[in-house]
Amino acid sequence: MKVAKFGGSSVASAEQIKKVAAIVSEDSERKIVVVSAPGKRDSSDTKVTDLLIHLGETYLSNGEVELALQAVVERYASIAEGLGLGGSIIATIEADLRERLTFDRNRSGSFMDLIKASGEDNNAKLIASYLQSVGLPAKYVNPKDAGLLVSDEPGNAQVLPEAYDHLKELRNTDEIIVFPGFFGYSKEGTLVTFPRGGSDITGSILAAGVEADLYENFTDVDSVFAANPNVVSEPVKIKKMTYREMRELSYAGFSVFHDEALIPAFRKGIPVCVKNTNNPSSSGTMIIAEREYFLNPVIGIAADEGFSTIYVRKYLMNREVGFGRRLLQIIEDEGLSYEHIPSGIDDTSVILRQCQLTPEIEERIVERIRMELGADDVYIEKDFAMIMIVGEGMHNTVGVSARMTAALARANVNIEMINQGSSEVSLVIGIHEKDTDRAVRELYAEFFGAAVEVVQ
Ligand SMILES: Nc1ncnc2c1ncn2[C@@H]1O[C@H](COP(=O)(O)OP(=O)(O)O)[C@@H](O)[C@H]1O
Ligand SMILES: N[C@@H](CC(=O)OP(=O)(O)O)C(=O)O
Repeated sequence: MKVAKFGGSSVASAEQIKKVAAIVSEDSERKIVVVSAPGKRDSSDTKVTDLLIHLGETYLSNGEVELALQAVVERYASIAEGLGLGGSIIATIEADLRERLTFDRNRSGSFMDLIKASGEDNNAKLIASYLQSVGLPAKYVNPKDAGLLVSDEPGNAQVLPEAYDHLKELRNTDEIIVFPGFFGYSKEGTLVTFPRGGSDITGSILAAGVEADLYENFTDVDSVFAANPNVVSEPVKIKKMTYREMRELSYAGFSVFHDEALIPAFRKGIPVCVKNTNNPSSSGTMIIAEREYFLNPVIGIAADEGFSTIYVRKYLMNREVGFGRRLLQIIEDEGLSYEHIPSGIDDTSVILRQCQLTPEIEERIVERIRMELGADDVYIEKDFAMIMIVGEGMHNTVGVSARMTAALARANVNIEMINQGSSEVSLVIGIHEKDTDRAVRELYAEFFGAAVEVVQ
């Protein structure tokens, strides 16, 4: 049995959904189909999830719904028309949206989740109807009925262990199950969504639950590439990579697959294949436990922006037992998660994602570090990028960092931080955001050959 997940770009229009039907019908092992909400039809388009966020936020701020609601309904109407489905399905979708809008607005997190999740939920119903209309034995299955239990953290759900036992039942299906991605239900019955891009997570959880032979993740590129194709033109295709290589690269910026989506499949040893809905005969990228060794120690180079550094200096910090713990306690008290803590003798820095900080939080942190830890100097710097170089072969290859620093020197990029050795398969460098693309291209050229800039 295979679980096939189709991302937003694969279900963005009637034309795309017809390709999905063809892919599903050509392999009888594709018994569970996980779908996202309609994504972008071209680069200037808006994803239905973003239309829904706009709808929910407008309603919360001023009670207005009509314009934003019609924008969502029109997207589904054009899809239904292109698929030759009757108008009643659109009336049902509109009624569903209006009913969701009657939910308690005071619980704004749960309210927003309910609105956002309608994108996947209504699309799954629509796609199930279409598959039936072309003669495929398909049925929509709701995550609540299937027992996809998650933690009650709006917008940030995590699967609960007992969900897997419930989902196992889906194995016993004669029909093709069409399952909406992106959300589950808490034990109390509240709908909760995963983080953005979370339909990949649903697919992986289902694949683990039914112990699938393969989890296929259909998207709009032929494979995972060694670098972001929006930065490096025609980067090399990765044919095979390990779970931990993909986990690191997706965490560090390869948006093609959600970083949290690897763990369920990895724990059950289910291979993951990233494939292209627009070119399904291309073999794609296989993500597996182990791969054969290649001459190149590096498999991919990822970059992500939006990091801040809290820099702390105190004379004789090295002799002060508990300094690090007390510093991290202040960060924890503010509910912040951090990424790296490079340290010197009298200095340390905490690197974290900038989106977590507000001017008030920054002021409190700086003040507490100064007062409670007696620091001589504390300040926050912004707009850093983290570049990650990843490869299973790196830890026993001499000279990878030397090649990396030489490449960055050639590109005239200043290195603010290096973190090597924490992970066996990766090396992280912090640089200024303004240098990100130039650094990625020069590193790509160093490890994979000439890099050509993408002209937007
Ligand atoms: N290293 C990479 N390899 C492949 N695609 C990448 C990489 N880094 C970023 N991407 C981007 O990820 C996109 C696919 O992810 P996404 O838009 O989330 O797809 P979907 O609509 O299928 O969920 C590609 O179109 C590509 O622009
Ligand atoms: N539709 C949701 C969930 C998702 O996974 O979408 P996509 O498959 O388009 O990345 C989002 O946009 O976040």
